Amino acid sequence: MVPEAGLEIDHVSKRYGDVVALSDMTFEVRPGELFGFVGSNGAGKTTTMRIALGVLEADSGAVRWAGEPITLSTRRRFGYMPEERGLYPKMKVLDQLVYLAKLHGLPSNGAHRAADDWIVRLGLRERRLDEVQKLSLGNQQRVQLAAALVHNPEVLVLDEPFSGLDPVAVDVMSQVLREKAAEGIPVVFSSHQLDLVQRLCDRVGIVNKGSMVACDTVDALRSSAASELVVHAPKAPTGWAAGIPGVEVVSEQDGRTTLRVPDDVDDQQILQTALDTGPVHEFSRHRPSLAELYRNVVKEGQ
Ligand SMILES: Nc1ncnc2c1ncn2[C@@H]1O[C@H](COP(=O)(O)OP(=O)(O)OP(=O)(O)O)[C@@H](O)[C@H]1O
Repeated sequence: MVPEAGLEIDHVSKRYGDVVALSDMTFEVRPGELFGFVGSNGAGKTTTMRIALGVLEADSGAVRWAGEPITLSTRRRFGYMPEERGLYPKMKVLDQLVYLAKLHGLPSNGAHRAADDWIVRLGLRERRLDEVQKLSLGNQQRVQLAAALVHNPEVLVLDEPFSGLDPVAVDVMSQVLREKAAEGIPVVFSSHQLDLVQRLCDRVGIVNKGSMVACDTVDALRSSAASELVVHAPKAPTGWAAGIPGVEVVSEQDGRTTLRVPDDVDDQQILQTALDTGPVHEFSRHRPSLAELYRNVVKEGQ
């Protein structure tokens, strides 16, 4: 049965000496949700994930799963892919996965079956008897994902699972994460690949300086931002749009101007102003991408 409450990070704060790593970090990853955790280097993503897994202790706040505080035995049912990758370099891929599955409580035959299944699924069949240290980095990462999944976890927490993967491995990883979410488990992963996060995730949390600054579906985040207008008016003099009330000039190059336009500004007025300078070859509105939104949010917070 899928629980109603997911993985809750509730007002968590953490300092390392004078460094404030997390300040009142709060969000929930719901059962069945694929949640993207994004933020600059040092924003606090790894710290949050380590606290969720109990690898690190928070100074204050709470972490809950299915409405209950997390204990050692709950954590055994989590799947975790740590940033520093935690495999035994001299162990063979198959032995490693069987060992980890047993460590999480699977009986011997179940552990073998699960290890074999994930080896095949993640394209590691040829490598199953190789030592982990002899694999390429991308293949080590596939093993790391298998290690997070081999005990059939109830929650998945993955720290930058896509970094260093080739496009085929990115597709396999994306598919696996989608499937896991579709099975009803909460899946949270951090990434700097914002186009991927935008494509894949049900909801996204943007972290800045240890706090959650925006958290919603990509569509909701994009539609809450002012839209942009691209105007291609090759004869328009530089600065032609500077005086239009309420409009911000984002960029202007080779007759192509990008304007940030609040929804209540009349774009026909802008079109007329552009036409007054000569022909207009393009006049189109678009919502900012997640990457653009992210840059705005981070810039505002500086
Ligand atoms: N062991 C530590 N000792 C001291 N400071 C630390 C330690 N670990 C992290 N920090 C600091 O805590 C803050 C948050 O770091 P964290 O690793 O959580 O960020 P992140 O969002 O995961 O970054 P990245 O995208 O670079 O992996 C940073 O200022 C970092 O320098």
